[in-house]
Amino acid sequence: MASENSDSHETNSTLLVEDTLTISFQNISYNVATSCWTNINPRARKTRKTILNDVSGTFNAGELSVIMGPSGAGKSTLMDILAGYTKPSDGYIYINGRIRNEKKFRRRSCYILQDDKVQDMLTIRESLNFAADLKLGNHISQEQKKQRINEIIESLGLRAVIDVKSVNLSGGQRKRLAIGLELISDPQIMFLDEPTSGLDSSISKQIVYILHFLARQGRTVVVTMHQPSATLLRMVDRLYAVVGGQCAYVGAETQLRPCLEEMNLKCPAFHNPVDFLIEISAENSDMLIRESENGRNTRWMSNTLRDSDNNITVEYKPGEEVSLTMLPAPKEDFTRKTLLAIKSTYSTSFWKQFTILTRRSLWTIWRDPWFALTFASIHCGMALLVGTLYYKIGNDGFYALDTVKFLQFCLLFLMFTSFSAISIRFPQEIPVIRREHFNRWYSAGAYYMSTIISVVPLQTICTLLFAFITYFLTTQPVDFVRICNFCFILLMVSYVSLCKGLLIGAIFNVKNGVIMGPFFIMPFVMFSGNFIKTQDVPALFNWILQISFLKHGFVGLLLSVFGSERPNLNCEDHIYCHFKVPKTILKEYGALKEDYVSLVIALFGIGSTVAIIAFIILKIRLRNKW
Ligand SMILES: Nc1ncnc2c1ncn2[C@@H]1O[C@H](COP(=O)(O)OP(=O)(O)OP(=O)(O)O)[C@@H](O)[C@H]1O
Repeated sequence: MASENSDSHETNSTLLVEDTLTISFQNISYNVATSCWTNINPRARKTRKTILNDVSGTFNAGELSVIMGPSGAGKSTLMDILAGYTKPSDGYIYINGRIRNEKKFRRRSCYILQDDKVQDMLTIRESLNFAADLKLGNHISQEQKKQRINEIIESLGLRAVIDVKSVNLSGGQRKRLAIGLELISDPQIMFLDEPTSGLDSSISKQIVYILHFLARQGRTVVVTMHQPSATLLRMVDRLYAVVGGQCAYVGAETQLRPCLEEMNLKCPAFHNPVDFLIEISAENSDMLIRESENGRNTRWMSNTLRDSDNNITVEYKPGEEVSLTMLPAPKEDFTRKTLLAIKSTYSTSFWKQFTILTRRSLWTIWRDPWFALTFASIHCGMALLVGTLYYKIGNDGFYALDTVKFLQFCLLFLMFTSFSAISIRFPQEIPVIRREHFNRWYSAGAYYMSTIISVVPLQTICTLLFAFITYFLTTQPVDFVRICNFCFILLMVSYVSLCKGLLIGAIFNVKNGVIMGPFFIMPFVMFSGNFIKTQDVPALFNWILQISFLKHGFVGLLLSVFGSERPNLNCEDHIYCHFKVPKTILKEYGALKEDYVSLVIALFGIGSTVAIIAFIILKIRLRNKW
């Protein structure tokens, strides 16, 4: 492991070391395939792109360390590797001198990604309550949870906006909330990717001051910043400059100027040496990397930085509302002690996670009733329109083919509404879920199940509303079993479409999902049994018929309405009535030999398979930044 000259610096600190974690990394490299071909072809493997090249370094407990560098230098990649989000291609990571145990490390660390997405529809109070339930479980009493939440609210200055929905918070307040949510379980190491991006200078100062304070309480705080201003740098203990995937400087900000001067790189007076470093780094990268020994050189660390802490507190008053002293030091904090004793990956059981997440999803729907009301209104409005257009045709043999068209329309309508709604909403949640899941709030399975369960009630109510209105307006047979069969098939088709929507949402972002979604659906529309009759489908495409949930749904509806020995249809007013006998319709669409129960089983099988595939893809996606 890389030795560190700053040991004395650590021991000088007022912190208790036994509770603290120092992270070191040695000879970290990371390269990626530039295309699928690079992965497959052994010769092409040599042409993989190197993003990080043999970097080393140490980030100490009690310090605020900043990974900085020009855009595309590899800061986020290094952060991902340190946080455990990405595995390096080569190299080692140590915690307090021992090889990192991923599982333990993840319980003690948190990673706040750049797009600090939070649950938009929840207020700060609700977000913190749900976070406390998930992260602290039953290990901590309700009283202690309340106390913890209060400490966080007061210390981060969120009291005035406690009942404001997150969607209405300012950038700085959202950042503070994102930090507060992770502080609930008091992590020993905090990683933040670009915590000041998009914030003005005074809010950036406030955020960096908070991070500086959290570090001084004994945490290891590592952040990436593109090009920190001179004001922010005064609060930073360690700079780690990355240029072209290698380390160009590691040390204190105050030592950067002398370090550059030693290499005859003269930073003009009154010029921020960090800006200067970035400006000259491209032409002088070899010399800088040699001097920093690619991160191993600790000569430029300063032992005097902490003396200036009092000045920082005086200089950077972070605003009236923030009162960080309300946050107890980790060594006095019951939360950390309790959580450190837990050996399992999550603080709560799968079932508990599932119930909390379902409660949260339902609560979110309740807080934003606009979507539910619109969804229900569309179903009712469309049902009235369809019912009016096909009014009272159900028992008329002359209109039997129109009844078939009506059945087909019901399927297509319910398929598109359930598919589109979830395929657009689901990918929007993924950034929040990625952060929460990565930070060990809950398992992907608990989230996935809760998502399905929480959308099912609205889907069921809307589908049933649509089914009843259309069924009775079109005067289909008033027979309890037929009505149940009709509704059940529509429900099954809407659930399968929901699973397909989840699959598309798991694979694509919203934009691509909207473009690609129809391509996944249209083949099934073509093979739904009406556009091309089942018996006319070439043998080559029979497999599509087998997996076409719309075809199974269509035949199921035909059987519900025309099957089970239904008496002849009314044909009194017409001279020729081809479909007077309902079996003629079933024969026409190849449904005569079909069995309702087998169709339901097929729909169930298709739905479950799609749901499982969607889950697997979601799990992969949560582990990758895609
Ligand atoms: N999976 C990947 N495939 C190909 N190139 C990648 C991949 N991941 C990262 N890169 C490239 O590696 C380089 C470093 O990326 P990284 O996101 O770490 O940079 P950064 O310093 O954080 O940049 P910024 O400040 O703009 O966010 C970039 O050029 C990026 O395009």
